[in-house]
Formats: sequence, structure tokens, C-alpha cells
Amino acid sequence: MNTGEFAVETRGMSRSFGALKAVDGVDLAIPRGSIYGFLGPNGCGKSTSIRMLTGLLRPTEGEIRVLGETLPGAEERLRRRIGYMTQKFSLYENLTVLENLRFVAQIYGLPLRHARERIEQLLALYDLHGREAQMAGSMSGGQKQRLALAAATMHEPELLFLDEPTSAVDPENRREFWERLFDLCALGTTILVSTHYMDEAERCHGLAILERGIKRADGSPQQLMQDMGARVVEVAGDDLRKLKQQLLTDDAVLSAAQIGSRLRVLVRSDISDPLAWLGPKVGGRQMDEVRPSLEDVFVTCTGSRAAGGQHV
Ligand SMILES: Nc1ncnc2c1ncn2[C@@H]1O[C@H](COP(=O)(O)OP(=O)(O)OP(=O)(O)O)[C@@H](O)[C@H]1O
Repeated sequence: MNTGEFAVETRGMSRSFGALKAVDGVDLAIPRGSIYGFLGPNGCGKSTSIRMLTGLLRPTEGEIRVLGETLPGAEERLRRRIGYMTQKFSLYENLTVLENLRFVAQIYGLPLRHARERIEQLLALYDLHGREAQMAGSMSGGQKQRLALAAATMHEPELLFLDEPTSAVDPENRREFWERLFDLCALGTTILVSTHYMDEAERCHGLAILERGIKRADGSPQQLMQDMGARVVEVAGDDLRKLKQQLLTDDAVLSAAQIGSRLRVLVRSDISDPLAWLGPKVGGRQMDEVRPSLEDVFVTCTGSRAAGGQHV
């Protein structure tokens, strides 16, 4: 495998637990300096993939190269070059902010003086000044998350893995968190982030859609939306619940999900004129063809019929 331009490269990466294939033949090529997302529902293999890429879990099959090193085999060397923020808050709740950061600096073997400077930097960067003496356990979700990110980036990793980093924070903190990720990315850090939120996935430069361990699609969000094998029509009018049930009996209707007072209908792309085709089926209701969203992409490539909503 050619590794120069890619932070992560895999061929056929797989992991089984007994009879269950948690990750099944995943190929990845994640460019350096980008933010790359794993999008998929609970249990689709996001964490298992990340654990293999960090060297914490051995693949049962396939090849993995991370920052030019082959895994398994380079775990120790990679440890200093990668950062990992797990789904759950992984710091000590009964230590203060400062004690937690000092502890992490020690684990990474930062010389004392450098550690002091770096911790100062991180406290400022992640708005933790004034909280040095606060117990980590008493902080809000957003503050904990900023502390976790400070800890994960203590040693200035080239590659940062974030496993559902925002599942415990509100939308405003989530937006702010993403701004910080883009700051890190601008400094050259490659970021791999797993999520089940569509709006987060849409912020990534590139993204893989995972379902039951299998990669169903990958590309930039814009590319994925452009290449989607379906057209999207929104229908407005009365009795949309009943209309939805009727439309779903047709094979050419991939999904129908209500959004406010409109029904969002995905029609297979071999129907050349979806408005004309839907006309007789929707009675006199108003129709508009609209641009696809990432959620539409997810629905078409996983075959799951969306119930509507912001996460998968
Ligand atoms: N150590 C393990 N032993 C047995 N099964 C496991 C183990 N780890 C994960 N699995 C199974 O592998 C599948 C993928 O799990 P994984 O945690 O990677 O999914 P995920 O997409 O990260 O979802 P979540 O967000 O819920 O963690 C699940 O069916 C899970 O139960």
C-alpha cells in the first residue's frame, strides 16, 4: 500500500467476535490533514474500527497502516503519535482538572517544564482557566468534553480518534466543539470521528457510511449527495400519514418520512420524471423536487426506511 498521502489506509479490515462480524472487509484511505467521519447507527462497528486503528484491538483479517506504520506491530511507536478520546468520559472524576492534566502529561512522559507550558496552553485553549481546582466529576457535559479533548491532545498527536465525542453535549456545545476540531485540523492534525448525527457527518471532509460492519459508501458529503441513486420530492397537503403508508407499498419509493407539514419521499432514480410519476398517487397535493440531504444518502445506501429525524 502507498502510504505517503494517507494517515490511515486499510484493506479488507475485519473483526469477528465469535460468529458476529462486527467489522467486515472495510477499505479506507483517509488523507492526512482532513476530518473523516464514520457515520452509522449503534452497533454498526464504529468503535471496533477505531479500536483496531488505534492498535488496541487486533483485526481478524485485513491490512492496516496508520501514519505509515503497519498494525499490528507498531502499537508502541504509534502511541505517541495518536490521540484517542473514547465515548465515555475517561478521566478521573475525583481528581481536579489540573491533576487530570498533570497525570496525562506524565503518562506521555512530557518533561516537567514542557508539561507546565503545555497545560497552561490547553487550559487557555479549552476555556478551562479558573477551573484548575474543580473536580472533573462536578463539571458540565461540555466542560468535561473540553477537558477530555485537552487530555487527548496533550502530546500534540498527528492523528486524533474521537469516538462519538458529542453524544453527551447540547447542540450549542457541539457546534463549538466542531470549531475546535477545525482549529486542530488547520494546524495539520488528521481527525477521525465517529458519529450517529447527520449534522456532524455533514461537517466532515470525507465520510464512510457503515451498516452492520460493512462500508456502504464513502466520499465527501457533497459527492455522496450528488451521486445518490434517488430523487427527493416533498409533498404538502392533508392526511400525510395515510399517504405515507400508501406510497411505501410501491417498490420505487425508497422512503417516506414526515418533516413538519411535508412528506419527504425518496423515489428510485430509474423513475425519470418523479413529479409526473408521483402526480396521480398524491392526489391534488402540492409537490416540489428538492436537493438530497445526507440523511437521504444514508437511507438509500443502507436500505433502511427513515422515520425522519436527525440521527441514525
Ligand atoms: N468485545 C466484544 N465482544 C463481543 N461483541 C462485541 C465486542 N465489541 C463489540 N461487539 C459487537 O460488535 C458490534 C459492533 O460494535 P461497535 O461497538 O463497534 O459498534 P458502534 O458502531 O461503535 O456502536 P456503539 O455506538 O453502540 O458503540 C456490536 O454488535 C457489538 O455488540
